[in-house]
This record gives sequence, C-alpha cells and structure tokens, in this order.
Amino acid sequence: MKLLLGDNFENKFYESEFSKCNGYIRINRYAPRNSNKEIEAFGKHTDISCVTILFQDEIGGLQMKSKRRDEWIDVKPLEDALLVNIGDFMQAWSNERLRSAEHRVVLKQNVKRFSLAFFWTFGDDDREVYAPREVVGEGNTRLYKPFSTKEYRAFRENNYGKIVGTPIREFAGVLESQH
Ligand SMILES: O=C(O)CCC(=O)C(=O)O
Ligand SMILES: [Fe+2]
Repeated sequence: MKLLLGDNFENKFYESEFSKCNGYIRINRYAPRNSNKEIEAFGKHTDISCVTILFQDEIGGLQMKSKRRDEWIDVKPLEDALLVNIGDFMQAWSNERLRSAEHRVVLKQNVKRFSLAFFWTFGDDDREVYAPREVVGEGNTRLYKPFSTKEYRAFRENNYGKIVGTPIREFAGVLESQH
C-alpha cells in the first residue's frame, strides 16, 4: 500500500480515515450438494469493505477476475496463507490506485468447504467517503463523487444480482466512460 499511496500514507491518513473502521468476521460454510456438477457456490461480487482478509480451506474454489484479461483466475489455497483483498470503499477512497477485485467461488467437488472472511470496514454508522486531494494526485481526474457508506450499502442490498458493471462505479463514479 505504501508503494501505491506514497510514503506518508500511514502518518497522514491512517488515523483520520481508517482508525474508526470496524472488523466483522463472516464464516462461510459450503455444504456438500449430492452432485458432482461444477457450481458457482458464491456468485461474483466485490466486497463492501476497505480491506478484506480471507482464509479458505484446502478445498479451494475461490476465483478472482483479472482486470487485464477479463478472465477468472483460480486462487489456490496455500497452507498458512491469508488473502488480502481490497474492498469497494478503498477503491473509491484511493481513486482506483487500489482495485476492488471481483471474485466468486466455484466448487468442482462434492465436498464441504469452509472459508473465513474478516472485513475491515467503515462501521454501521454513516460516513462520507471521499478521496483526499493528495491521493488523487495533481493533474489526475477524480473518479468518484463523495458518497455515504450507508447509502452505498442500501444500493448494494436493493440491487443484489442486478448490477452488470462495477457496483461502486455505478453508484458514485463520475466518468461515463468508466462504466
Ligand atoms: O468463500 C470464499 O472463499 C469467498 C468468500 C467471500 O468472498 C466473502 O465472504 O465475501
Ligand atoms: Fe467476498
């Protein structure tokens, strides 16, 4: 993150922007399904978080969408490894220096699977997300208008399964060509 956001990132922004984040844990349990057909067990989505830290068990199945090639890439489980994923709030706050990758879970075997996701995110109280000028950088276009975390959560809930593009861009993006 330091590399992408500059040297002073921690001193300057951590306290003011992210110290009021909350952590939530979600335990995902995928039950066996009486079939050996491949299924999408967790549909494609981006996380409503600043940062997500994910543990998946040895079964695997997590896939990330590659931005460049527009294809799904398997994230192979590694013993003792956690996956750090950027969420939508961080994508907007960083003016897309950091990207919230689309991901999903595809199961090929008829076995149970378990994953544990820790979401580091703005709490249930409402707050405004707005990329600081220094993060946008001089001469760069601001890609998001300021938005409320509460309204974004409501937008995601009300549009579950309906959004074709990038949800955070649909909601707060300012450039038509970005959609
Ligand atoms: O089960 C997984 O590996 C992914 C879970 C996930 O993407 C989530 O909980 O947001
Ligand atoms: Fe996720």
